[in-house]
Amino acid sequence: MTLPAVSPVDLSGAEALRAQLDAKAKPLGALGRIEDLAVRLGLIAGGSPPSFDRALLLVFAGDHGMNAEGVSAYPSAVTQAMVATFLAGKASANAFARAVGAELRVVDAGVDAELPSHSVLIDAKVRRGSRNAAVEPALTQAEVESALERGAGIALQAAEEGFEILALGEMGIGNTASAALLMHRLAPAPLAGCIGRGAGHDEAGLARKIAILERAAARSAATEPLEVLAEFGGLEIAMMAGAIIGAASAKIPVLVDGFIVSAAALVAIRLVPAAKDYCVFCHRSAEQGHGRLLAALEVEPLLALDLRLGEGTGALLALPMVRAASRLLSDVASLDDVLNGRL
Ligand SMILES: O=C(O)c1ccc[n+]([C@@H]2O[C@H](COP(=O)([O-])O)[C@@H](O)[C@H]2O)c1
Ligand SMILES: Cc1cc2nc[nH]c2cc1C
Repeated sequence: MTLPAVSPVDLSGAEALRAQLDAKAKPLGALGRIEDLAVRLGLIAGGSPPSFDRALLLVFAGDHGMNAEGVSAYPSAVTQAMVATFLAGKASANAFARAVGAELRVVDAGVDAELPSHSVLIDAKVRRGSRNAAVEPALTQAEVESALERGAGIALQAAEEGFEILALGEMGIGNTASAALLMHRLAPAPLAGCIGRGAGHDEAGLARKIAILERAAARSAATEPLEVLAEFGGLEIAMMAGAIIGAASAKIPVLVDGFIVSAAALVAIRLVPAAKDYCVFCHRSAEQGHGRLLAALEVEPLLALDLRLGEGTGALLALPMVRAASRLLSDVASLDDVLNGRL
């Protein structure tokens, strides 16, 4: 497998960026964590960050064999139906993308259907859905590598097209189950603390999901990222991990959405630790386990709005904050100029 090389961000510029912010026409530190975000964006850019006017949301879609066990409250068919909805421009992600000025593309990483070609659909299908991880490995090693490589390629292509920032989202009924297993092995964390209600389990559904995931976890003792991905899937998660590595290698920031994208970021970071420098963790979702996952990654999300949709909606909501943080560096006068009439 060939994944692009990632350079860690050069932290030596942090002091100069912090000094720039401190000199702005505002009380010292008054923009709180937006100032930290501005420093991070400056470090990623290696100087003045761009405006981030050109933003792309990639929604990675895939199906999960574990759905045969009843791991989700919703049927697998919803994945394909929601892909059609994205293509029709009528999902929440489309509405939010329009609201914040981002382009949206859908990546077919492994939907269990033949999808018609469409101008915003990227066909990167590795196979029609993962296998049932409760009874067998979800993916082969070759499928994992192919998903990672394709994800990296898609991010590199976006950077080449001139996108200044990538937001990642996903659509995959059953993918909180895969994400929970990945977190369990790679955070690592006790399995029970990684499992939540996903798209909407009641108590009985949650109990069933826990029993299924205990069975899946008992099948394998894997702790190495590529093996864990093969055991527990899924294709959209593996491809997002590749996309994070691709964006990091192109030195563009990645807006990480909810629980599932964070699990993909965890995989990417375990494979390529420097990839973490390029990730902006946008929100803490309502999925139980997400808070613990973010804590394991030692990151603080920008928002906590009790979202639990996925699709990249939380990442899109953070995009204006990223743009504002960048404008803070480029557009705001110094206090010295303000006090000396140099506007
Ligand atoms: O982003 C999140 O934190 C999040 C939390 C819960 C559910 N989701 C979405 O719901 C689907 C997965 O839920 P489930 O129960 O089918 O595993 C998938 O399409 C995700 O986009 C997303
Ligand atoms: C309708 C629906 C839309 C979604 N979008 C992301 N995950 C989803 C899950 C369901 C069930």
